[in-house]
Amino acid sequence: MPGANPRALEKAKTLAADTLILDLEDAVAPDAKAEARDTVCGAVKAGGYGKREVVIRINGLDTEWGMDDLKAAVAAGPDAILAPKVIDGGDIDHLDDALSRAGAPEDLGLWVMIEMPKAILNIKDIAEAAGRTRLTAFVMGTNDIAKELRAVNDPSRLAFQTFFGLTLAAARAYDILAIDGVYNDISNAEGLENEVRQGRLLGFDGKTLIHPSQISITNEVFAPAEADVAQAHDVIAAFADPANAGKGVLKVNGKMTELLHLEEARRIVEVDAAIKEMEAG
Ligand SMILES: CC(C)(COP(=O)(O)OP(=O)(O)OC[C@H]1O[C@@H](n2cnc3c(N)ncnc32)[C@H](O)[C@@H]1OP(=O)(O)O)[C@@H](O)C(=O)NCCC(=O)NCCSC(=O)C[C@H](O)C(=O)O
Ligand SMILES: [Mg+2]
Repeated sequence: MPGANPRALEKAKTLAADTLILDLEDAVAPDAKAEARDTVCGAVKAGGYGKREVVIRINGLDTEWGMDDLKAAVAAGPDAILAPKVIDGGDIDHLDDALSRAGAPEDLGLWVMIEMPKAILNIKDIAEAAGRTRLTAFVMGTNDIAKELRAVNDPSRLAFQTFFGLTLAAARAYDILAIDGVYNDISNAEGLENEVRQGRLLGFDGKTLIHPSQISITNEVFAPAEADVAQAHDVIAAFADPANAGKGVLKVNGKMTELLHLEEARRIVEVDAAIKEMEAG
């Protein structure tokens, strides 16, 4: 949400979103940057966002606002900083060093937007930085990707498939979260649902949103279905059964189930538990 909109920052305290990204970059006009920084950092310091993760998107460090944003954001104490338009692993090191110099704790997350052509050409180099820095998440910047590629952001999102595929592969290879881009057509609920489902199908961990009306369908699509949670519990129980000790493959509720499915089952149960904890407040 735009950092220059105090009404939205207040409303965020009531929204069923896992994470709130308070934006100082593209949603804020140049003349409003300094005021938005004060508003966002004041809101983060004041708190009241409950269990929602709070992330501040700063301007790039190559802009006149970036370093002041970073220092003020670190002092405000969010869960993560989101940096736009990174292009290589050196950018991640530079951001991480700047965070350390600003006194950021080791557990402050560093999220980055994947939205520049050079970023996708260097995605392995960027992802490898996760092993030595605070880097924990990729966010797809589909508006910037469309602009940079001179592509059309149509419902198929064909133009973004190279960005999506390579980013997801890098995210999985280096244990980084990957979050889908935003859907701009706020009044088109059907278009949104199709796009949310496409992102889920591709393997994204979630989707970035721009309006409260987009939250409930996104939560519904990304939450594991009840049947999948029940199957996951059965898979875990089947592998824990002493009668199956030493077995690598089982039949659970009629389905061939290997150790790789046990790993996935554990992830589904963890995600389900996290959602229930969030819902319980
Ligand atoms: C697009 C908007 C400007 C529309 O705002 P508005 O006209 O106020 O919408 P509504 O009247 O329908 O709003 C209804 C109520 O909901 C609140 N609201 C609206 N949007 C948000 C929000 N994002 N977060 C929290 N609350 C919100 C309104 O205040 C109304 O509340 P109430 O008064 O109680 O009824 C606006 O939705 C907006 O600014 N959206 C976010 C834009 C944004 O953050 N853009 C930057 C991220 S996108 C991007 O840059 C991605 C990437 O980099 C890329 O390259 O793709
Ligand atoms: Mg962008």
